[in-house]
Amino acid sequence: MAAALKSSLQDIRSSILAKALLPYKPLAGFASKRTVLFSSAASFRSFYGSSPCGFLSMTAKIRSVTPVISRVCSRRPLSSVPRSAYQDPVSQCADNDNRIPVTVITGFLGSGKTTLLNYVLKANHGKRLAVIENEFGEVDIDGSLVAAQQAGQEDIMMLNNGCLCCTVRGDLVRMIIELVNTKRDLFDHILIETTGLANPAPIIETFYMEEELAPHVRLDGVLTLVDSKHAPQHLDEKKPAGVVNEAVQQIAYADRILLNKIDLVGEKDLEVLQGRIKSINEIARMKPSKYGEVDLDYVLGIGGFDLERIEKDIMGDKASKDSDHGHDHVCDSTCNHEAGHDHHHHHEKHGEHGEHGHQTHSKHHHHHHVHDSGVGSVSIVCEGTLDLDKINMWLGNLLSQNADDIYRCKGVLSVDGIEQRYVFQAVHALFEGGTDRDWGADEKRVNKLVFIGKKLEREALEKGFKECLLK
Ligand SMILES: Nc1nc2c(ncn2[C@@H]2O[C@H](COP(=O)(O)OP(=O)(O)OP(=O)(O)O)[C@@H](O)[C@H]2O)c(=O)[nH]1
Repeated sequence: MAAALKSSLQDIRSSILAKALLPYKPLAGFASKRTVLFSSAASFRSFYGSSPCGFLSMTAKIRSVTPVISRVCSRRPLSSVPRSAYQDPVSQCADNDNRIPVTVITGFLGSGKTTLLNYVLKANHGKRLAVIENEFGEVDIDGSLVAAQQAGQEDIMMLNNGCLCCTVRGDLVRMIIELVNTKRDLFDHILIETTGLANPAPIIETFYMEEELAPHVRLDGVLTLVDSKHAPQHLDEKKPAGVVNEAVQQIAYADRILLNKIDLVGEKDLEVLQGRIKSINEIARMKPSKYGEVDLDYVLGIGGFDLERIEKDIMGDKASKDSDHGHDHVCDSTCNHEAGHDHHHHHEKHGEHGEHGHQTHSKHHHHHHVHDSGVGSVSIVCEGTLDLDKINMWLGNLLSQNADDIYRCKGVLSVDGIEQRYVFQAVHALFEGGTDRDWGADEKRVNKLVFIGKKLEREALEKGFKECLLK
């Protein structure tokens, strides 16, 4: 009886995997046709069957815990079928995604968002930009401060009847749709400046959840400005229970961080701040600036939600250049929780502040812990091959049961039966993954995962992950 049940479960599971042969696509396209959308638990079941698979049980939980996300549940189990085997015609478009990229510029009050925006708008980058400014209150002060408005080159629209992350999401959607419908030919990138107190999470989710937006725009990334002088006091600020610390949230959700106002601090303080930021968000790149002056590539074309850039995100630029990245510091049988550990040593003496997060000084290693805000990063770097069912179940359960606490998660996995690297990312419980390039013949199969969020228990994560490895 038990054997029969096991075999029928096995069949169901195979069919679940067989139905999940979807290639990956940009996360911003969650609501596009390339994504599996479930408007109800029933439709989810009819797609995946009624197996006790982790991803199935996850849905029910998420639906009740996070109703916003439950409207569009987009996640799929790891698939053992290569990307090329998938025949959906919609996927043909994926590589030529011509939807308009949207960059969200956030940062605490006074960190220099408008200054950066002015710098970008005046710069000679050949891009035509539309700007959406979100300002509290009736008067659009920032709008009038943005230089290019007079120049008339860019479209600047104001959202000033509330905060984007709280009350005006609907307005944002309408504004973007209006921009697209009336001026599509006049711009090729949208910049959104949030208020200084915005929590980026709901803004990010807007781009996944609003089906109206998906055909037209894709989220390019979140750039967070940090006021190097005042950030420590904002990060340390104690909030009442249940109230988020916006400064911490803005860093946690960032794909890129601009350490602005470095003219106001000494190098030592800046190093400490870098370590602090790194402990919150280990993946985001960091760059110093004065008055928002930074390479435009750093602001436009972030690709923070692009699966093809995951390795770069979690291992650094150097990783993508070094094809044989699996060198010395990767553990053979144990997990190393400090991703990029090796990179710290490479840059131990550099005097720059580091273009990439991994380029912090080695003395910052001990900063890799969760601060009072409870928000931090945990990385796992571990060589080995994962059992498909086990990793599927573990990751599915982990993301569902901690949907509120895991803000972002990215990884590159080596999975038994999959010749390619499996790359994935998640924003809370919205999961997306697919096969990437083949593993090299001599390449060490090193799994790398980074979690950013609250209440992350490093030991439990490592233990759970290691239990998924083939013995
Ligand atoms: N010293 C110094 N001042 C700067 C720098 N960047 C911006 N500022 C100044 O800081 C102040 C605030 O800059 P804004 O660009 O308005 O900051 P913001 O993030 O848009 O501010 P809010 O809209 O209030 O959230 C302005 O007076 C800027 O001139 C910098 O790198 N160094």
